[in-house]
Amino acid sequence: MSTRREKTFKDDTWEAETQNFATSYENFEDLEGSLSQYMYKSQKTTPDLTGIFQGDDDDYEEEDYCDEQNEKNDDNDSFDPDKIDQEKMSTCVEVLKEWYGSDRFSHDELVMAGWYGNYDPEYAADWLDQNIIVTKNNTSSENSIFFTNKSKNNNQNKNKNKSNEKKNQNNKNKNQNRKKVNKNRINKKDKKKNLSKSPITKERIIVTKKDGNKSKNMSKNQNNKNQNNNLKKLTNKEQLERENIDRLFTGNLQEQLRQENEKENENEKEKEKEKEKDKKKGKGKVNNSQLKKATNKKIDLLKIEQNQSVLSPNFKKKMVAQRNKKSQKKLDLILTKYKVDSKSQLQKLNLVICGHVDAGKSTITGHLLTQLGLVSNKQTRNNEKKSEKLGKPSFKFAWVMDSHEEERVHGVTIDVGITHFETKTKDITLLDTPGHKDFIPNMISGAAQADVAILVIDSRNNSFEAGFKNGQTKEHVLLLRSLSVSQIIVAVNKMDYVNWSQSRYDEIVSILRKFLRSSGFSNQNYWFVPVSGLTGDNLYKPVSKKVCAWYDGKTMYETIDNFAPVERPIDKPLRVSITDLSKDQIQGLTISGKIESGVVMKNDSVLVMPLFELCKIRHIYSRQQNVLWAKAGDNIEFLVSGVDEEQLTIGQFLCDPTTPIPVVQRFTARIVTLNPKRPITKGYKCLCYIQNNNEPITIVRLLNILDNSTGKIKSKKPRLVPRKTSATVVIEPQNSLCLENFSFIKELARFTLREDGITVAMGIVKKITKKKFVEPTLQSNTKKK
Ligand SMILES: Nc1nc2c(ncn2[C@@H]2O[C@H](COP(=O)(O)OP(=O)(O)OP(=O)(O)O)[C@@H](O)[C@H]2O)c(=O)[nH]1
Repeated sequence: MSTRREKTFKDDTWEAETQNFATSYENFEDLEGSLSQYMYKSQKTTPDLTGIFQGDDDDYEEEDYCDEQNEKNDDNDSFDPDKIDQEKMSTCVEVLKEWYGSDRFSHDELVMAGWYGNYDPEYAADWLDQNIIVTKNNTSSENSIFFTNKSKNNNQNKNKNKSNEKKNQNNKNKNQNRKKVNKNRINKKDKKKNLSKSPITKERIIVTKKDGNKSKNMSKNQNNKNQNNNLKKLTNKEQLERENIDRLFTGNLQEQLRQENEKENENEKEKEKEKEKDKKKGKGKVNNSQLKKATNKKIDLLKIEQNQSVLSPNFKKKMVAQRNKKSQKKLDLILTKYKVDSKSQLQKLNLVICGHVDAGKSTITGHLLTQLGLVSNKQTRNNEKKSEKLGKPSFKFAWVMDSHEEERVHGVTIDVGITHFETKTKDITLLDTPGHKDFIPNMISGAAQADVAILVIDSRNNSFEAGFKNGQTKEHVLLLRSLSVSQIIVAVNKMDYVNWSQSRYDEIVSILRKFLRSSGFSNQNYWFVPVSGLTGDNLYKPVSKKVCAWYDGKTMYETIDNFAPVERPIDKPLRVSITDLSKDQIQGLTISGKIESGVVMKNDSVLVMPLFELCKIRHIYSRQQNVLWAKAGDNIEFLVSGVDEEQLTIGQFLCDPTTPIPVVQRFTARIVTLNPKRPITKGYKCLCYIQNNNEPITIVRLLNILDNSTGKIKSKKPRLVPRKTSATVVIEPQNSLCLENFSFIKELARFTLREDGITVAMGIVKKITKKKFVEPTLQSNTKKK
């Protein structure tokens, strides 16, 4: 057992059960919290990292190996690029050449057909728009390939009119994509109703940044029809794959192809006119040369698609070359900027304010901003008058943040409000989140953008207890931890209500201290401050000795200034998590998001995942200022072009096109269970929250249970995972999830599992075992490297 843990829990009087959990969770923190410790761990030089996520890597590998072996057996008929048989693919290409003659299709086209032929024979036929199916001969030799005429196949009806389908592919895809678009978008009116849906349906995220000049919130109605669509998609994986492949082919060139289509349509109209004229003249016959031209044009179109799509090797080479040139430029810029920053500029921090409903989050924020002189007298007077008129005078400060009519009438925050202020050493972006449990997805979305947090506690008798036992206090702390927030200020609010009672303050502090520790916050990373949001005491100005004689610590403002700077993974590939979308008639499409890792520059081409579509960054805005580049940790807005806005949703990622984020269909994870209502067994379904995305998942395999105190494997292949227990499990998202391995980008590898509005487990991604659409050329490039 580590000295550190003994020291931490020696004096603990927390119940025995919680203590075990706490022990495991602290180790969870050990692994998560410090990269250097993680490095030590891999060198196996530190004795500190005994426990759940440490020491058992050998066992893990063994388990994982078994897991992979099992998966191999399971996945015989599903696509995995790792399993593509190159030999079979080239045989396939040769046979296709023979079949069609070497002039008819380019080598690249045949390679693509061969590649898809490995996956699903029908795709090869579709790709070449031919009436054949390339398929494996399972009955005779394993490696043989044969072709059958589609008309003889059982799928005859399903596949007829393929050529027509291909012709209308763009329009069809557009419609399919449109159906998908609404997944994450919801009508504001439906918010409350939708949030308490079945656990295997995606929760909706309703996020609108309340600052900035957003002209139109793009969130649209997400109705039950889409949920049904999702379920249908689950049962028909093949269909989903097909849709995605279709989209893959057309996606990033949508605009270009649309233009081509328009031209084609115009040409067709002209041709029809000509035909009519010809008919009138008595000709009426189809001109052979016209037909030939049309066919050639179609083949040309396919070539354009292929050569410029994200799949094309040429495209890939171009992107890599571009990146190499730019990376040096970026690096120089960053270094220069960092040098300047460290001398003269404030450290940027994203601060989320959260806590149980009505704890006083918006009041604290509004009053602090007022004290800092960031709210005009006119606005203050307006809020005073209007809140009095509505019979809610105590909400005058909360209204600085709660600007929507709906929020003001009901007295609750719904959307994430964003504001900025500066302390002596920090440049703070503050995100005010809702406390009501129905709006947890919004809270998560706000917290996902944050580096540090303020947890607001209502100190009134029974209010604190209600928030802690059955409310959102614990829930928020756990979510913050799983979203990489490692420093937290606990603002013990409404102290005016309890007459600044020291005993009440101490009581709250002692309970919360234990809970924070057990949730993975280390001693030096949490602080307590007594405040009153209403009177403004101890927010910016210290509380007077007349009001509170016993407190002589820092104010909330000073404690914020005291936050330690946060390390940013700027050297990792670009990952931007999309938090909001808006469209302006003049400017165009704007994507808001937090850069999780890497650096982005104006005019960069980035890949939207899991769409596999490219878009161009026209402008980067940081707090309405046009900037040339931005780095990990920045909350920014991009003005983009080249991507169909209808396909974008909150929760998607913008990435470096040369090393995109994996779109994962199965992964192995280490989880720590909390208090699930029912035991976690094989087949357990719930929602997985990762960044500001959520997806229904199934736990498909329970690999082992880990001992909470030693971290060693306690039992293999358990039948269930009990409460407050650590385990290794295999998870399958209903569709797919964009995530990373914990060892690569930890910010994108932490997740929470939730069911019926409560967090049932938290975890980290240990290994990605099944990805979607890994390009073969990318694979071979990686291998060469
Ligand atoms: N007496 C007293 N009342 C307070 C204090 N802070 C907030 N309140 C009151 O608590 C009520 C809720 O305050 P809000 O700021 O809206 O609470 P919130 O946490 O932002 O609420 P949600 O975001 O909806 O969860 C309002 O009536 C406030 O006036 C305080 O320090 N003392």
